[in-house]
Amino acid sequence: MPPTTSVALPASMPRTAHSLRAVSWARARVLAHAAPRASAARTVPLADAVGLALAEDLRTRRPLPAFDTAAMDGYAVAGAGPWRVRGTVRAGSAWGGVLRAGEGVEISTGGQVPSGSSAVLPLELAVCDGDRVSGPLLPPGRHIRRAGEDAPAGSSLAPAGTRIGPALLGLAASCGQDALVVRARPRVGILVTGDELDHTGQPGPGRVRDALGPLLPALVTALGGETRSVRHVPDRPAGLLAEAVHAMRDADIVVVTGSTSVGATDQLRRLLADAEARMVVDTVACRPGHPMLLAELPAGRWLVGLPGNPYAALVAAHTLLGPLTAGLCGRGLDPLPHAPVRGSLRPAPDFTRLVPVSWDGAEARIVGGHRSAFLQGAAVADALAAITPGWTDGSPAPLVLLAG
Ligand SMILES: Nc1nc2c(c(=O)[nH]1)N[C@H]1C(S)=C(S)[C@@H](COP(=O)(O)OP(=O)(O)OC[C@H]3O[C@@H](n4cnc5c(N)ncnc54)[C@H](O)[C@@H]3O)O[C@H]1N2
Ligand code: MOO
Repeated sequence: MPPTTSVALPASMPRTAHSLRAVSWARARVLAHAAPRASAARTVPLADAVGLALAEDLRTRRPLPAFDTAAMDGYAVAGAGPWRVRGTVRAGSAWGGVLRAGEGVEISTGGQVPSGSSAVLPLELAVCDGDRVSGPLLPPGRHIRRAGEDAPAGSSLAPAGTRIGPALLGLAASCGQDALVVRARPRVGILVTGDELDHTGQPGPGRVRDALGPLLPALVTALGGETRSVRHVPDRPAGLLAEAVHAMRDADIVVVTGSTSVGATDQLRRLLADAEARMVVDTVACRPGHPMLLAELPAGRWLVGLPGNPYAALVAAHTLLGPLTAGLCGRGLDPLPHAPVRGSLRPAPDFTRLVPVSWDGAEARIVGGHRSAFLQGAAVADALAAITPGWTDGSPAPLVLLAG
């Protein structure tokens, strides 16, 4: 698919080997997701697998349930009553006999139903008289969970790429597994640039408190990555950023904040050209965040450039870093729910606007506080809505969920 929009970039901006045409916001997500090959598979204990992606299908070796199981407390019976009660079966123990017509056993929910049983008569319907029990004739199989009726042995229960959540951990345990074969979380190194930044307390005159040092590690975790380090890199002398990127050899993804623009201290594109990096995304037709970029470094590592303005950086991270992380994990690109978006906003004629919205599950409402440097809207929102040029108040838009 060709880029849907292009922007003219200043002549002063250094050119890399590839196109500087902006791609549409939707296309940027797809490109970032498709760029990497999934990382190597490894086996981890269930407790360490949450949030990772399955590297292979989860299959059950045994049928589920593994044996004919009583779904009610009562009597497993064969044929029509009254039945002679031959014993008791508690959950977790087996009764070796075979029931013949007119016979039954007392049984607990979860107990192994003896062969020959036709149904389980619930206690509420049973009338007991010594070693005899009577009650209505139930249809064959009533209140019995047959072996394999949930899943036959060998069946696939979740495909490779599934993100491992609490239910999948429980399912794997039900299959008798203690470990899962997963893709590792991508290791992320963060480089925060900007000589004007203070990293603690109230910023001094003309200075700005670094918002991205605290924001990004939390976001990396939510997106499925693992932050290895956060370093602050001075803008001068030139060359320090290149050294810092080079030094992050243990990172699968290097995230650089700031330096994406065309100013005297913005070194990122020059650095990538010098390193002969392959540009995958180089500016995106969206606001805010359009100077963002994604490049492949020669050693097969990835570099994501986020604009310095904090809300713009958040938008850019959801556009490139999230899909890239999913691709490295072998996960699919997160599908975006659509909802009618209400509120006052002027859509731009040739790019997508990303705005924070509250979302009640039915309708999304634009919240204020979304200029490039201001995180207030995003801080209280449920999602970012992607507002394309034709949007009018109340028409639907895709939502990028901010949960986590
Ligand atoms: N001549 C042009 N100037 C700019 C353009 C342009 O197209 N032509 N684009 C503007 C847009 S849009 C953005 S976004 C920024 C991107 O700039 P950089 O990525 O190079 O970032 P900086 O210049 O370093 O910083 C921009 C802004 O953000 C503040 N900042 C930076 N880092 C942080 C941080 N970690 N926490 C809080 N605030 C941060 C910084 O102080 C600046 O105010 O370029 C525009 N200019
Ligand atoms: O688009 Mo910039 O990324 O507006 O702040």
